[in-house]
Amino acid sequence: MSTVKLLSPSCSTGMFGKVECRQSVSSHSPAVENLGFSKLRGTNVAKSYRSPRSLVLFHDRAKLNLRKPIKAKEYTSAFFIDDRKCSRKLLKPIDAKNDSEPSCTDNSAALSGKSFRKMSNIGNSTNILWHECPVQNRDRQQLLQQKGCVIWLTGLSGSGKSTIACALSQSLHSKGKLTYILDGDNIRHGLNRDLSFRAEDRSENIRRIGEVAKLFADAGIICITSLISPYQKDRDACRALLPEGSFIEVFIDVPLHVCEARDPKGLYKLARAGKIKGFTGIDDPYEPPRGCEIVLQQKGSDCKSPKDMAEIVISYLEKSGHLKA
Ligand SMILES: Nc1ncnc2c1ncn2[C@@H]1O[C@H](COP(=O)(O)OS(=O)(=O)O)[C@@H](OP(=O)(O)O)[C@H]1O
Ligand SMILES: Nc1ncnc2c1ncn2[C@@H]1O[C@H](COP(=O)(O)OP(=O)(O)O)[C@@H](O)[C@H]1O
Repeated sequence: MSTVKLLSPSCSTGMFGKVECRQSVSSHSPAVENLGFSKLRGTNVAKSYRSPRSLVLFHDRAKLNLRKPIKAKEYTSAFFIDDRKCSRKLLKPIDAKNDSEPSCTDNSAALSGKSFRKMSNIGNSTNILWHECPVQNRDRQQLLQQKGCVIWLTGLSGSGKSTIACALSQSLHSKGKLTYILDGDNIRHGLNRDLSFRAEDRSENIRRIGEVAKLFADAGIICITSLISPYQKDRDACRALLPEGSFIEVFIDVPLHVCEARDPKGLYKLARAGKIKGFTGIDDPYEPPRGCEIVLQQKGSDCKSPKDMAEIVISYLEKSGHLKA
């Protein structure tokens, strides 16, 4: 590991997983920060810049022969890389050595990853700092031999969301794939117990579950959500939280009269009798998905079993590469 040091006290701490060496000083992205000039293992660096995960070193002559990762370090062995306030300070070498792995003993800040991010204000949260860990999504994917994603099941009450979610989870489990179901009914027993079925509460229900699902997907898990999620804009907002291709929207397309005939909980009967107000499909809207990845239809003579429907989703996952790392 190559170690560089600032002459004056650090502003923040950090470690870089990626070191790039370039010839031209002019071709850096506007997102990166100027760290000044540095001298590493006897090599003069014309300029050095950082982006959130990488350190870019510009030099005049031969390429620097650096092994990854690189970290900046001060006398006290606290890791640091300069931030904007210190951008004009000079970097000088104190010790240039090669390690194959980041050291855990130097300082907890080494692993905190808090160094290269700016303080943020998000919603009502002020002065917050993103926390990165060297163990990343790709490492978890390797471990699990699958790609985390969100399978978003949407449809009317009684359309079969929970049943299909279970069939899907069972089938994937038997193939050695890790899944987790976030079921609307279940989450409303805990995390979302404060929410009603008013439009804004349904939106908040979906937003929170979308955020939780995103965390599961980042953990490498195939997260299956089972929510009515009646509004397109809320589903689109959840899609926007995930990387491209990781949000798989599945419409359980079962006509209202079929759901009503099933009525496993007796809720349609209560809604028709006016004893439940704002029931989806009766006196509250359901917006069918536009342009979703999969439609599972239960119409007329086209009656597939929950297991068959789960298999349609699994063949999609196989084709999209989610069942391998
Ligand atoms: N007013 C009203 N409208 C629709 N559904 C109702 C309502 N009141 C209670 N329930 C029961 O709550 C379950 C739906 O919860 P969700 O969290 O999936 O709903 S939503 O996505 O926030 O619209 C739903 O479960 P499922 O039948 O599994 O869909 C119902 O059992
Ligand atoms: N593919 C299917 N074919 C026939 N019946 C189904 C199918 N999927 C679910 N069902 C039945 O429909 C009812 C409602 O299913 P459920 O999974 O509870 O729906 P939801 O979670 O959408 O409210 C249950 O009685 C279930 O056995």
